[in-house]
Amino acid sequence: MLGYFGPAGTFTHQALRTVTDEEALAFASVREALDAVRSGVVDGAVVPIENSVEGGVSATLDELIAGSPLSIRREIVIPVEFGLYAREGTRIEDVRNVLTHGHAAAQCRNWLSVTLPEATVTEAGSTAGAAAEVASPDSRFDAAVCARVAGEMYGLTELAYQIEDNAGAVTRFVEVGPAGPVPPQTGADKTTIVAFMRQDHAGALLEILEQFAVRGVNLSRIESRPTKTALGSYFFSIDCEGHLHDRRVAETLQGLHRVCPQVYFLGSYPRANQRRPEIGIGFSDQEFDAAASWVNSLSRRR
Ligand SMILES: O=C(O)C(=O)C[C@]1(C(=O)O)C=C[C@@H](O)C=C1
Repeated sequence: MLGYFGPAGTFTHQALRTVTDEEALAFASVREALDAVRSGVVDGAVVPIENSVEGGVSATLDELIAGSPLSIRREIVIPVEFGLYAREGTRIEDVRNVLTHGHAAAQCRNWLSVTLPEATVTEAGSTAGAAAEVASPDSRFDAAVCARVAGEMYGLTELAYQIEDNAGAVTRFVEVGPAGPVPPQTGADKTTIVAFMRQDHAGALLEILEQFAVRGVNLSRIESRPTKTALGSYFFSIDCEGHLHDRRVAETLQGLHRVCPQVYFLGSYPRANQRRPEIGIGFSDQEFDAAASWVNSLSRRR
């Protein structure tokens, strides 16, 4: 069975529903969902990783490397639209206390400050959790910012819809399982890596980036996160185009292993948009093989 960042009605739940109708287990946080994968309570879990407006989901970036090895086996990208939902009878002009997930609040920041300048916005564990709380008759919160499905699921009234500041926003989710065999190449794959930076060393970030650049591997996301050990100590969470079984990606990993104190391979998996990378001249598997054979032939010379 799969787990997901819940409760029912989160965007994560919607993402999960695009890939399976089977019963799934809701967890109140990303950490609990990933812990359940690690302890074998569920076979895998869907969690949010990146939003086109707000960027990376820190809880996921950190938790992916915070225990026994995990592996991303699928990515799911869905559009995110938000509404304002309240108990029946509440008028929009009476809303003073709004509850929602931090990422949702950030995506509706301007709308909230213009439409409800007097309102206080409080962070909830999730958008659907906020809707469930607001649905309770004795809740001190007047309204939740959440998905329309969550508003409907918890019996709330829609006071406004499409309140996001950036139309067309999307969130990317990943299905994570225990580390295991890498799924086969599709030709349109992505690989997720975490690389720790060498400390107090000029050009440490450049050293990481050049491993990709000199092998023609395109990055689709790079984010720094503190290692939580000291000020100035960071790791980089990176998505790149290609699969572990592509020579250019495998050699990039070798290069990272040489220059970084710690590298995590978090999986190669099919890209949601099925886009194939452009492989520049000199970076195909055949060209890597031909180059390796040439070097080997030099050693065999008499
Ligand atoms: O709270 C939810 O509904 C979630 O699934 C989490 C989450 C996120 O972490 O970014 C997912 C999509 C939206 O961008 C807002 C919130």
